[in-house]
Amino acid sequence: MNATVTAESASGAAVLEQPLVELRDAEKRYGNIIALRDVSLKVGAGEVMCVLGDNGAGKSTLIKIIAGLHQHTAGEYLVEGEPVKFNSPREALNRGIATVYQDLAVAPLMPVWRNFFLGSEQTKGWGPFKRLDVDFMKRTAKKELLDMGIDLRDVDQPIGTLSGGERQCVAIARAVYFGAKVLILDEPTAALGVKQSGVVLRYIIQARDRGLGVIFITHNPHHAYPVGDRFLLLKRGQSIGYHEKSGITLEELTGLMAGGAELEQLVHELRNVGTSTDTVRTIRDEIQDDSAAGVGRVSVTEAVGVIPGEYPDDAEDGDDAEDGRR
Ligand SMILES: Nc1ncnc2c1ncn2[C@@H]1O[C@H](COP(=O)(O)OP(=O)(O)OP(=O)(O)O)[C@@H](O)[C@H]1O
Repeated sequence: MNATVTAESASGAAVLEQPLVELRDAEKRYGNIIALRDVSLKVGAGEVMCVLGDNGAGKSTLIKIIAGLHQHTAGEYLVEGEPVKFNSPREALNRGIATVYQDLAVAPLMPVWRNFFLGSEQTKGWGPFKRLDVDFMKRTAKKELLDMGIDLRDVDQPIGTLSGGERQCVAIARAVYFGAKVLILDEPTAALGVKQSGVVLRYIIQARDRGLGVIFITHNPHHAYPVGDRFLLLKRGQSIGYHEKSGITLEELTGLMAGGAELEQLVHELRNVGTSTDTVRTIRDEIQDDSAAGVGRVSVTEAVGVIPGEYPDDAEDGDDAEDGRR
């Protein structure tokens, strides 16, 4: 794989020659188990790298290596061209690599602004007069969220009252504020309905447009395709495809996720036994749909059709029952 990125990103932003993060033929063994083998990927500033794979494909292992939780056992991991082996997530964070996990580490009863600054609280005054700079934190949280297009009615409201999608977005805005260069998003849309997924996809584009490199982990090609610049498909710890956006259609990506070669073999066999073209097509569509089952699918139009400032209000339309708490 070529180590330099010369193309323009989907946002049209100039892309750094040096990828921010790159894996070259990375391998991870847990004892005798090979969780990841010969996996390569790269992400530059202003790009979205999507990693797709079903359960057990090795997505979490990949995140753990990049985020500094585990070390690769072979191959190379480079940050801005420099080979690294992180000993802790703190080391990765110090290099600007932030991870937003699916089960966000938030304190649900604390206000949005407290969660925004959790672990990095701003203080003012000295010695015995030292206290939290509440005004600054509220103002900053409000502004940073607005800059990302998140217009919350009140940053004083407990974060637990926000929808799942909004909580993801606060986590993304927080990582951007604290200087992340690379954002790893661990299945941010997996537990969300269609509209909420569209909102999160919209913020992924925002982060990309602000020059971050985004690694978007998902098992839903319908979520990956509208925002991704390139796609890595994992299966049982190995790459089964690495594609630039220009080199693959949504249908092809979905087909690969659905089993690709196996699916084509099945179609071939069905045709051989005289199954009608319509029936073959229906069976193929059903199998492909099943590959994205269990998550709220969002069409390309729906995903990118969410206009900044016009975010769906789930409390009103009741799209995500569990989210309509405001
Ligand atoms: N600590 C570990 N020790 C041994 N085997 C592991 C360990 N972590 C992961 N594995 C194995 O590595 C393989 C890849 O797991 P991984 O969790 O990375 O997949 P995944 O794509 O994230 O799946 P899921 O979506 O279900 O979380 C699996 O076969 C898993 O059992």
